[in-house]
Amino acid sequence: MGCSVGSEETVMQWEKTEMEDISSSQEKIFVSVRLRPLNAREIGKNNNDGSDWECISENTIIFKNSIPERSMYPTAYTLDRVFQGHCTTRQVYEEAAREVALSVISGINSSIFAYGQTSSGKTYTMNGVTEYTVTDIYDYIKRHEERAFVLKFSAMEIYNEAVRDLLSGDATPLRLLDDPERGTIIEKLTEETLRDWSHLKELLSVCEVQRRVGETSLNEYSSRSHQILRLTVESSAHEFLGKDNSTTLSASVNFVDLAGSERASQALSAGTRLKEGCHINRSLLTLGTVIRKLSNGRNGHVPYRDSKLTRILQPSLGGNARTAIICTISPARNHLEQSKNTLLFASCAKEVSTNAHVNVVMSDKALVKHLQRELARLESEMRNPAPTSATFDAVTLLRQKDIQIEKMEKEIKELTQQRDLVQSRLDDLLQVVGNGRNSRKWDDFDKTQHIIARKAWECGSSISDSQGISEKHFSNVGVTKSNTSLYSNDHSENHGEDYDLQLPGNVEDYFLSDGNAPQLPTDTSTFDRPNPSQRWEGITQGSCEDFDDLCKEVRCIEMEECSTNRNSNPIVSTPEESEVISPFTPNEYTADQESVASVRKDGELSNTTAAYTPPENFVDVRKTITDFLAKSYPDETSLSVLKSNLSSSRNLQLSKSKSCRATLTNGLASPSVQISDDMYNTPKYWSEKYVPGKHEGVALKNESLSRENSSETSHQNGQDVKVQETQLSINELQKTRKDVGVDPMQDFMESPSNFPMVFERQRKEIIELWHTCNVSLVHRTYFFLLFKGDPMDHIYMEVELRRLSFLKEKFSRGNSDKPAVEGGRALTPDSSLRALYREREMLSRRLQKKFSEEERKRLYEKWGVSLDTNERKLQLAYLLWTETKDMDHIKESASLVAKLVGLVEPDQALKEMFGLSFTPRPIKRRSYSWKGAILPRMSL
Ligand SMILES: Nc1ncnc2c1ncn2[C@@H]1O[C@H](COP(=O)(O)OP(=O)(O)OP(=O)(O)O)[C@@H](O)[C@H]1O
Repeated sequence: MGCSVGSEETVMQWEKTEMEDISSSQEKIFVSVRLRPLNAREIGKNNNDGSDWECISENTIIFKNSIPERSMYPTAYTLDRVFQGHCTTRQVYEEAAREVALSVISGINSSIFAYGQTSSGKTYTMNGVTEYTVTDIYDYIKRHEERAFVLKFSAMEIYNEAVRDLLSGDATPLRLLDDPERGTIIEKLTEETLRDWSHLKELLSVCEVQRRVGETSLNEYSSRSHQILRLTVESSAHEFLGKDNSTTLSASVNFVDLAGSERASQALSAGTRLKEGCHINRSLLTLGTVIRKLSNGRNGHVPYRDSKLTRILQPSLGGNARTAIICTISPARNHLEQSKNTLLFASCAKEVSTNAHVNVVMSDKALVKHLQRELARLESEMRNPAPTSATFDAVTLLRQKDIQIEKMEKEIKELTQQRDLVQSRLDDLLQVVGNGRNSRKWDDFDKTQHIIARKAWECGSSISDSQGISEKHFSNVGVTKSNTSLYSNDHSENHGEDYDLQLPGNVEDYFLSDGNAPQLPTDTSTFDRPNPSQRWEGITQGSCEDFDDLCKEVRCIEMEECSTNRNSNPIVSTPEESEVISPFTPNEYTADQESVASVRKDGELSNTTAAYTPPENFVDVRKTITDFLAKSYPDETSLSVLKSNLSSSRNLQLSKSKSCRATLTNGLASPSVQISDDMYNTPKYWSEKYVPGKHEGVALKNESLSRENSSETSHQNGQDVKVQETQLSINELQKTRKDVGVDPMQDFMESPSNFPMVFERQRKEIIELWHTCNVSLVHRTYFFLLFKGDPMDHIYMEVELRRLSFLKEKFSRGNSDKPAVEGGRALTPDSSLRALYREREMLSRRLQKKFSEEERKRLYEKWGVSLDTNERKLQLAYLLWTETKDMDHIKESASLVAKLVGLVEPDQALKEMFGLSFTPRPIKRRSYSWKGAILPRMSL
C-alpha cells in the first residue's frame, strides 16, 4: 500500500503498477487497525483519556497497561498499518484499502472488511471507504474513455444466517447455490447498473430502507447483521490482452461491514436475541476459525461452508481475491477485552495469503477463435514433431523425476502416518490387554477403541485442530461405532467427485460451541418442507454440507481382541472367571449364551439377565450371564454337557468377541447400530428402562441358584450328580428364557422353513419403520440390497426391527420422554428428518453428476416428474423410498440410490461388515472407499 494521500501522481503510479502486473500472485491480506477517538459519553462516563492504547509507530499499537493486567494477551501488536484516533477516514482509505479496492479495475477481485466490536467505527469507516473507492473508479473511467466500462452494484445482508437482497423491493431472501465452476453463487441477487456517483447514493439509501424492513430498532439490528456491498466492474480487456474486443475483464470489490464481534454471551441474554447473537456468532466464529486455519498454512479442512458469511466470502478469504481488513477498536476501558480480541484476530488475519488473478471473460466468439488457434497449433505439431534433442530429453527426464520424488515423499508421509496409527493402536491394545488382566473392564476396551478410532479419523482426514469448532465436532462424532449416530443418517453432502466415507453428526449443534455461547437447537421450522418446489436453503445449509471436505477416506480398522488372545473367552470378566470358563473357546460361545443375554423386543431387560448393580445406568448382562455360567458350571464336564444340550436345541454356532461387536451401519451416514453391546449387553437406551426393583427378584433367584450350584458342586463327588444339576440348570435357564420371550432366534430356529414368510413380513415392517424413523436412504438401500432372504439374515432383520421399533417408540413419545441418544447427541424426529432432507439434497445433486441429460429425462418420465417443472432433481430425490407398500417402487428406489452413491451390488461377504460379526478375525486394517467396493463403516 503506502500511497501518499490523494495526489494525482499517486493515482498514476497506482495505475501503472496495477496495470503492468496482471498476473496472479500470492499475497498476504493487508490488515490495519483503526482506533477511534473516545466519544463525549465515554469521556464523561469513565473520565477516560484514551491513553491505554498508543500507536507507537505506523504499524505498532501497544496497550500501556495502566490498569493491572489480568489476562495473558500480548501488549504490543504489529500490523500492516495502525491509525490513531485523529486519523481521517480518507487517510485510512488511502493507506489501507485503496490499492486493494481498485484492483477491481484490472480484473482482480477484492474485498475490504471492517471487523470490530459494536460501536468501534466499522460503519463509519466503511461508508467512507466505499464512497472513496467509487469516486476513484469513476475518475479512472473518465480518464480512460477508450475502454468500455460497466459498473454494477448489488447489496445483501446476512441476518440470522439468512441472506437478504437489500436492493430488491421486498428485501427478497436469497439462497446460495453451488456452481461447479464459480463456487458459491448467490441466486437472483439484484444487480443495478451504476449510472454515476449520485446514483450510488440513491442505491445506498434503498439499502438503508430495506434494512429497516420489519425492524424496530435500526441501530441494534444493523449491529447484528453483516452487510456486503458489491461493486462489479466489467471492462474491455484489450489494453491488457491484445486488441480482441470480445474479451472482457470482470471483477468485483466487496465492502463488508461485519456485525459487532462481541460475544453473544455478553451482549445478549435470551430468546430471539440470543438466537440472533448465536447466528452472528456462528458467522463470526466461523470467520475466526477460517482465518485461524488459513493463517496456520491451510492445514486440514477450512470450514468455509459452516456459515453463510464465509461461504459468500470464500474467495476473499484465501482464494481469488485481494483482501484488506480494517479492524476497528474503541479506546474505552470497558471495551478492553474486546479490543484485544480484535487485535488477536488482526494478528491472525495478517498471516493469511490470498491468490488473486485476473478474471478474464471470453466471449463465445473469442473462445472459438482461441480454440481454433490451439487446434491448428496441435495439428502442426503432430505433422512436424519437434526433433528430440538431448537437452529436451534431459529436461523431461528431470521433470519426471521431480514428479516421482514428490509422489514418493507423499507416500512416505502417508506411510509414516499409517505406521504411527498402527503403533498407537498396538499400544492401546497392549494397554487394554494389560488393563484387562487387571480389571477386565470392557468399558476400558470400548474407550480405547474410541480413542483409536478418533486417531484413525484424525489421521485419515487430516483434521486435527482440536480448537476448531468443526474439529471439536469431528472429534465428538468420531468414527467409532460406539459413538456414531444410529438412524440419524446425519451425513453431509458430497460436493466433490466421490466420497469415501460417511460422516455422521448433526452438525448444527456445534456451531455455537465456542465455549461460551450456549448450544441452541436449530430452528426446525425451516425443515418442515418436503415440497421440493419450496426453498431448500434452510434444509441444505447445515454446516456439514461440504461432504467432500469433511469426508475423507477413513481407514476403517477392524480389531478383535480375539487376535490378541484368541483363546481367551470374550465374555470373561475376571481372571478367576477366565480360569473357570476357559474350556470355552470363542467358537464354542454359542448363540444360546448370547440369546440368554438378549432382550425382549419391547426393549425391556430380560428377566434372566438379573444380578445387577448398574454403574451409570448400564446393565452388563453379559457379565451377569458369565458369572452365572461360571458359577454354575465350574468344570469342563458340566460345560460340555451344557454345550451339547444347547447345541441340540440350536444348530447355529456363533462365536463372538467383545471387539467383534456387531455393527449395523446405515450406509452413507453409517449411523452404526451397535448390536453387540446393544444386543448382548443391553443397549444404553434399553438400560434406561431398567428399574432396579423389577429385576431384583430375578437377580436374587439367579444369585441363590449360582450360590447353591457352586456350593453344591464343590461338594459333589460323582459325575452323575454334576450332569443332573447341569441339566437342571439348563432347563431352568431355557425355561426362563422362553418365559420372558428373550430369544430372538426362537421362532426362526424352531421352524426355519418359515423363514421366507417371516423374512417378507419383517422386511415390510422394516421398510415402514425406516420411513417412520427417517432412516437414511443409503442405509435402507444397503440393507435392502444386502439382505434378501437368506436364512442367516434373520438375526440382522431381527436387530434392525428392534432398533427401529425402539426408535419409533422414542419418536412417538415426543418431547415428553428422553430422546434416543446416539454418540452423545439426541436423536429426534426433527434431527433425523433434517438429515434425511440433506441426504435427498445430496442425492439430487448426484443425479446431475451420475446421469446424462438424456438419462435424467428418462428417469423423470419413469418417476412421473413433469419435465416442465423446476427442481426436477429434487422432486425425484424426494420421491425415493416413499411408497413403502409398493415393493416395485422400493426396488426401483434402492436401485437408483445404489447407482447414485456408487454402491456395487453387495455380496454376501459384506453382510458381516455391515453388521454382525461373530467370527473371530485377526486384526485387520482396511481402507474402504465408496468408489469400487462400497462398504459401510467397519466395526472397530
Ligand atoms: N474514527 C471516528 N471518528 C469519529 N467518530 C467515530 C469514529 N468511528 C466511529 N465513530 C462514531 O462512533 C459511533 C459508532 O460508530 P459505528 O456505527 O461506525 O460503529 P460500528 O462498529 O459500525 O457499530 P455496529 O457494529 O453497532 O454497527 C458513531 O456515532 C460514529 O459516528
